Amino acid sequence: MNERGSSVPTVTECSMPGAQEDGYMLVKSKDAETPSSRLKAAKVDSRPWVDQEVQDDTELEQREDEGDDWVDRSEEQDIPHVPYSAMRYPEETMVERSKEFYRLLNQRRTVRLISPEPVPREVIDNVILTAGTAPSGAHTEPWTFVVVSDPEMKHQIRQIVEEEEEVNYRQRMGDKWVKDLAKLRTNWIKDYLDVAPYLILIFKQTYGILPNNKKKTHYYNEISVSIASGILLAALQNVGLVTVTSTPLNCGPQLRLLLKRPANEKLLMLLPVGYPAPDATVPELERKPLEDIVVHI
Ligand SMILES: NC(=O)C1=CN([C@@H]2O[C@H](COP(=O)(O)OP(=O)(O)OC[C@H]3O[C@@H](n4cnc5c(N)ncnc54)[C@H](OP(=O)(O)O)[C@@H]3O)[C@@H](O)[C@H]2O)C=CC1
Ligand SMILES: Cc1cc2nc3c(=O)[nH]c(=O)nc-3n(C[C@H](O)[C@H](O)[C@H](O)COP(=O)(O)O)c2cc1C
Ligand SMILES: N[C@@H](Cc1ccc(O)c(Br)c1)C(=O)O
Repeated sequence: MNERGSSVPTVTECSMPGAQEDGYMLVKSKDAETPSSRLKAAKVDSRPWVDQEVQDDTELEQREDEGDDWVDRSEEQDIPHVPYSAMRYPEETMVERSKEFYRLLNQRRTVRLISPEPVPREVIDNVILTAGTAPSGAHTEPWTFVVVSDPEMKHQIRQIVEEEEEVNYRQRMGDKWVKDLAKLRTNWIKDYLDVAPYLILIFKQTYGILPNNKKKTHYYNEISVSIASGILLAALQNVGLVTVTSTPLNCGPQLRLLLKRPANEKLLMLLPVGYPAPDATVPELERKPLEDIVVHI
């Protein structure tokens, strides 16, 4: 049993399209039907208009744990609503700005060879502030950005990640996974975890903890933190820094403990951040054209 009372997870090949990282998922060895799955089924039946792929399961997942320790939202105070005004540009300016922003973000690449050159701390603070402007379910802001610059701590993170990634590449994930990734020429050796001046570990808070120790539901927390992460990537690109959007499989719990993060936080991604190394290369990938990604109705 882990801290949340879950059973030990095991890796299972998953044939559901898009289900989990790389087509595999970590599943908990528990009975097929649990009180939560029964509750979920009942809820889903009573809300047939909700697409099961995108419905917010946040509260359903938490029902097992329901009790006096959850805050009642109606206890929250009303807040004033204030006028809002946005910048309004002439249409030509809008077109130009939209092109300019696309040009900037189209240059973003995942760069796995990062320079050790120092980066001002203020820049990192500002990109994180920018990420924190993301929308979030019920404005719960369910994110924690852990910034690691201490060389010893970076090295300990590297050791955890390399140990797990070696198992992923050698046995856990199997041939298809390794073949699908081959074009990226990645392996379990992660020099960037020592070399990059900063590692930003992005945690999703699966629920909140109020000063009175009551728990607060964090609706759509994974989607909210993923949006914030995307904004962070754009903010890094805006200042000429690079990163690797990395999801080190099976490292979350160990890294959480190493970084002394509480049990309500789960690692979403790990971003090494810095300038690109002068000899960095990237795979020559192509992006889908507009007609392949848009449908106008
Ligand atoms: N594998 C996946 O499906 C996805 C992975 N990622 C990212 O990929 C990386 C690896 O993720 P993943 O493969 O899930 O491995 P992790 O290393 O994050 O988690 C492994 C297992 O530990 C559990 N766990 C994680 N955090 C906690 C916690 N705070 N308390 C209790 N149990 C916990 C997870 O449970 P549980 O099953 O409840 O999550 C999972 O079963 C991470 O950066 C993750 O964010 C992102 C999206 C999906
Ligand atoms: C959700 C997600 C998970 C990823 N996980 C990893 C990872 O674990 N390791 C890695 O080296 N790159 C990872 N990447 C980066 C992708 O390999 C990269 O985005 C892709 O090859 C396209 O290249 P580009 O980012 O240069 O456009 C991940 C990207 C995303 C969006
Ligand atoms: N996490 C491994 C494998 C990996 C690599 C690239 C990816 O886009 C994805 Br998804 C996974 C690694 O970092 O090597």
